[in-house]
Order: sequence, then C-alpha cells, then structure tokens
Amino acid sequence: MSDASEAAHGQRGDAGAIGRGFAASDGAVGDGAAPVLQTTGLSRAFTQGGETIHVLRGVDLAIAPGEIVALLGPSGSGKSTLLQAVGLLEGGFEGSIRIAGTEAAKLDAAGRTDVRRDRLGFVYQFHHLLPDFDAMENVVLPQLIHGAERAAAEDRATTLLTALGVGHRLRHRPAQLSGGEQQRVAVARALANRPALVLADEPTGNLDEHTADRVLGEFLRLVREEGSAALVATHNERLAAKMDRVVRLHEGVLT
Ligand SMILES: Nc1ncnc2c1ncn2[C@@H]1O[C@H](COP(=O)(O)OP(=O)(O)OP(=O)(O)O)[C@@H](O)[C@H]1O
Repeated sequence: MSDASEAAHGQRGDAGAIGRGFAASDGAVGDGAAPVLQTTGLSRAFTQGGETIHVLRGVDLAIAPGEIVALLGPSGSGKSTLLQAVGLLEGGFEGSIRIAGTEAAKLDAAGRTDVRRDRLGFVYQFHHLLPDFDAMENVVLPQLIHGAERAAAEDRATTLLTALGVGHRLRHRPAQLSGGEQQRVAVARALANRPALVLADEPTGNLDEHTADRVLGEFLRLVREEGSAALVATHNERLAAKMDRVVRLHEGVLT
C-alpha cells in the first residue's frame, strides 16, 4: 500500500497490494455467532537498554459482532500496544489473534494489509487526516482504494459525515475544521468501508469534556447503527460506562 493510501485509511504498517480482494480465512468468517476478534494468550515484551518490559502477559479477549468494548487502564498499561497488535500494525507478539476467524499469524504482509483494509477501521487520538484533501475526499479515498465507484463513495461519505453533524463542512480541509469536527471526519473515514471491527485509541482524548462527550456519543450511535464492533481504549471511566462492556488492563492481563 502506498503512503497515500495508508494515510487515507488512517493507518500505518507494512506494505501490500491495493485492490486485492480479501480471501484468506481459515474458518469462522460469515458465521454470525463467531467473535470478530479473539485473542488468546497474547503477549508482548519490549527490550530496551538491556531491560525487558513484559507489557502484555497473556491477554484473552473475545468481542462479538456489533459489541462495543471499552479498554481501560492507566497510562503505560499497554492499551496502545494491544490495539496495535490486534490492528496488525505491529509484529513481535506471542499468542493468537483471530480477526473474523482469520489467524493473524498465518498471514503474510499482504494478507495483513487486506485484513486491515477489509475488516478493520481505525480512529486515533489525533485524526491523521490527509491535510491536502477536504473532509469529503478523506472519507471517499479509502472507499476508492477498496474498489468502490466514486459516486457511491461520495454518497456514503455524505451520509456518514451528515450523520456525524459535519455535513455542512464537506469541502473544508482538516486545518479549516475544529478539533471535534476533525475527529468526526476521522470517525466517518474509519466506518467508510463498513469494517467488522473499529479500533479506537483515545478517540476523543484531545477534545474538551463537552466536545468529547458529544463526539463519543455520535461515534457510539453510528457504530451501533452500522453494526460494527469496536474496541475503544480510554482513560475515561465515565465514557467507558457508555459502552456495552468494560475490560481493564492490569499488569499485562485483562481483568
Ligand atoms: N516500541 C517500544 N519500545 C519500548 N517500550 C515500549 C514500546 N512501545 C511501548 N513501550 C512501553 O510499553 C508500555 C505500554 O505502552 P502503551 O503505549 O501501550 O501504554 P498505554 O496504556 O497505551 O498508555 P497511554 O494511556 O499513556 O497511551 C509503556 O511502558 C511503554 O514505555
């Protein structure tokens, strides 16, 4: 995937071909009862300056289709590390990650890119929108990369951006949008290709409390309407309580 298309998806990671259909699977895809995400014994350690930190120490997590799960934990507890692992953005972990039935360990770089593009949506604390493109194009581009026709992609972008309350800002570039508006565009982009699972890392962390509440409320409503599942890392207990389930990272495992 080119830098531009990675950025269009709001993701980073290893390279792979654009426009190839997602085919790799070893089982549960299409089975509505199967988890969209299942990690088993997921572990990750970092060695720095001779010291090894065991950040994840056997994380077992299953998320059902359409389920919205809050991932809580203090700073440094490993929330971002967990999201990067399940987003197939980082290697170096042990254990199993299955996304819609596909075992990540069995995928090569191109296969991981396909899963990210076809199954996952990403929202970060900072929007990572393409600065030279307006709101509409930021939501259209990932759909074009995914193989959509431009007219259909523009219709969907307009629908999503309007549902998020930024339908009057379609032709504004990111720098011409407020922080809350930028995050709403990032949410629309994450949902554009109807991902099975949205991974959100402090999606409202850079917004004031009032705006964070509104954007998170709109994010949750839209994710529910779209039928996607979500794993949302946050420090905020109050925001976490609005989700279907709360899991907590403590000393490398979920409690
Ligand atoms: N590439 C890396 N090399 C070395 N250590 C790392 C690396 N990435 C993360 N860590 C360490 O792993 C631990 C967990 O980091 P992580 O960013 O996952 O925490 P977090 O819960 O998301 O924190 P925050 O809420 O502050 O964003 C931290 O102690 C961090 O220093």
